[in-house]
Amino acid sequence: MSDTPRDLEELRKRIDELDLDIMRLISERATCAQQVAEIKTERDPDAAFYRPEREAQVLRRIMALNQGPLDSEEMARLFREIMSACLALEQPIKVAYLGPEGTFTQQATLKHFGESAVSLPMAAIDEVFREVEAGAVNYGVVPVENSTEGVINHTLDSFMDSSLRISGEVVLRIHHHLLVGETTRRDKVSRIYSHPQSFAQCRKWLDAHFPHAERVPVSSNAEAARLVKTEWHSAAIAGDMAAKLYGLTRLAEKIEDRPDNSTRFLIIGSHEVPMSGEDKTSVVVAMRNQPGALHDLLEPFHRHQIDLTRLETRPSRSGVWNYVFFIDFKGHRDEPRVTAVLDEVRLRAAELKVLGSYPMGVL
Ligand SMILES: O=C(O)C(=O)C[C@]1(C(=O)O)C=C[C@@H](O)C=C1
Repeated sequence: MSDTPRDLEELRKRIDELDLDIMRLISERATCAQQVAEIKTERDPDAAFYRPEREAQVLRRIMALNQGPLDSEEMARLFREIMSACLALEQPIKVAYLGPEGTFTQQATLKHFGESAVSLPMAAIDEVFREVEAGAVNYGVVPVENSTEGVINHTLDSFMDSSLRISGEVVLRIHHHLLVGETTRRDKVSRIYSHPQSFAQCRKWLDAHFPHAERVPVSSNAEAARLVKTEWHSAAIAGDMAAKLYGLTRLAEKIEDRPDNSTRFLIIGSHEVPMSGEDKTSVVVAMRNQPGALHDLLEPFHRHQIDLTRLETRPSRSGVWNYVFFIDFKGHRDEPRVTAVLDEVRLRAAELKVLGSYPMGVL
């Protein structure tokens, strides 16, 4: 295609026309969503407007049908925002997340719910649980495991005492940067702030590039970024959101030791989620302390050919049994083979609690 002024003008004219078409179509879609909301309220005055299973289906369909040139994830992200705006028109959704602002959990919240959700930072994981339990917010977002550092025990422990359900998961690629402020003397960095998990994820890089800098652990990456703003000899390890929030620049990019470093977050709420077609179920099982307990627990999953995606053990806080297992597997609790397995496990276990069936992360 030649780049003469005439072609450029014609193309821009065409883009203007297309933008109008897109706007008309988005408005028509938003009107449909408003009508869906009316039907939901007619059927049940306490109906949930946010439907995770439907959102997952919409995004999967877009990804499957997309023919480029935009890649499928990019296209799905655009639709993520359109749906987020449509839902806000039905009912603005409030989401509590493990803060402060600028953390990866906030980034995960936006990735999952889109920019039109109202997101509220909380100081601790238990506070996120409490806000959802109290009904002050519709949903909560908490980290649960990191591919490099493993499970976040605090989140698992919070589930033991809570009646909340898991209604979704979101996986975020975690990229850490070494960030400095405007006044930082880049050749004189003698102190680095970050969250202990982030230090662990960047250990080799730090040993190679800043072996003598003091490593100061703080409560979050965003807090690290905040502190650096006023210290000329300090740097922070944090992500893009924190860098943007505190106006810091990257002295080094993507310094995580493993390029596939990612964190999985859970969406917690009080509603059960119907099947989406590609679902996961999370359960917590207490077994009596006897030989073969783990084998007894896992055997029915194997026999019914159910794929386990995660198995974690936590010490029980009750004296009656010693092992508590957190198990994630593919399938929805309403599927007959999953119901069959859960019935069998219930007979063998001291206690079984289904934490939720929910759509597998799409984006
Ligand atoms: O299908 C619905 O139930 C809707 O409310 C519509 C819609 C959408 O925009 O597609 C909006 C919000 C829901 O979370 C799911 C989907």
